[in-house]
Amino acid sequence: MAAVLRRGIKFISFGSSQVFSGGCKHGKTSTLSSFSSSNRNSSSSSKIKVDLDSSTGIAVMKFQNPPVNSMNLEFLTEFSIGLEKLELDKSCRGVILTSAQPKIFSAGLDILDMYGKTPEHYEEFWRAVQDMWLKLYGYSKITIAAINGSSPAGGCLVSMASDYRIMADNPRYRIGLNETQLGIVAPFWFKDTMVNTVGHRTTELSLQFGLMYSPSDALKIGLVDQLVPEENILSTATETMTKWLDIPDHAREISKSMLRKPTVDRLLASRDADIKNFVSFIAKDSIQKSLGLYLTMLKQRKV
Ligand SMILES: CCCCCCC/C=C/C(=O)SCCNC(=O)CCNC(=O)[C@H](O)C(C)(C)COP(=O)(O)OP(=O)(O)OC[C@H]1O[C@@H](n2cnc3c(N)ncnc32)[C@H](O)[C@@H]1OP(=O)(O)O
Repeated sequence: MAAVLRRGIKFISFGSSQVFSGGCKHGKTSTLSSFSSSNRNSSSSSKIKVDLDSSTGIAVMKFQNPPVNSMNLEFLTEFSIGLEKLELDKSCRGVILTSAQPKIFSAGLDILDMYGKTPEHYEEFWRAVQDMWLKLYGYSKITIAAINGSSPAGGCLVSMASDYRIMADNPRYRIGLNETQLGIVAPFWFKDTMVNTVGHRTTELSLQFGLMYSPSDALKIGLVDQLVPEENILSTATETMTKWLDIPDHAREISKSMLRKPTVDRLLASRDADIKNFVSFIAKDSIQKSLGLYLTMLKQRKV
């Protein structure tokens, strides 16, 4: 990564994959107002809008943290609470995750929460990242990621933690775990999530190179399940959810838990050690320097 930063290279090719180079700017999106009618129930926290149709059992969670839906402490907390509320709501059977921001699903964890902060802040932040993943990966209800834009690092984690991934077929978008490009290391549970999604060998290459995939390459390696024209992404996610809803909940839930619980349990058994590891790693001078350099490059539009 250091070499990449020094050279200021925008793309690194690996096979047909590349690390991502962004290019566009985003304006602010206004918070959507709440409404309710007989079957629809909407709520809007500041960073996530939730719209539950109790006649179908389908909820849509829309990320609205401009400009790029980076996951800061507040976003992560609202996300976990929103998921928890829907899990407890008997009228909800499945959740679609998508973005209100044009061209970006999520830019991943907010780098500013990992840069120049106190150990106490890092600890609180990392616990919130863990909480979010534990809730989503072990979620009892159906989750479908409608990936309507780029989805690096933490954004890719959220997508992989969902049951099914539909991505907008726009060749400008990228998805992947690019942590090594920032000089940081995806923790074991990010790695486990990817291994469970695309297999060991693909993960070996993806993680070490920090590869970002175009939608068609992501489909080839099984990182996403389906590509659709951008304008059809929500309707396709809703149709797909309807098919998943045909399966009896208890049978699907037990099957999901059987496959995912061992991975969830691994983190549950070592949460404190994982936090300690994160705090001591992220606070290192060399890591802070790498992140500082990456932030500068982001601001200069060189990433
Ligand atoms: C044991 C230790 C374990 C450590 C593990 C840590 C695991 C980490 C996981 C992560 O998720 S790290 C985050 C990785 N994310 C990225 O690398 C994405 C970087 N961003 C981009 O590539 C692009 O911004 C984009 C998302 C593709 C969007 O491109 P676009 O051209 O549309 O917008 P930009 O002009 O680049 O960005 C606008 C604005 O937003 C700021 N920003 C972008 N991403 C982040 C981020 N992740 N965190 C904080 N801020 C971000 C960017 O700097 C711009 O700011 P301004 O210049 O407008 O102030």
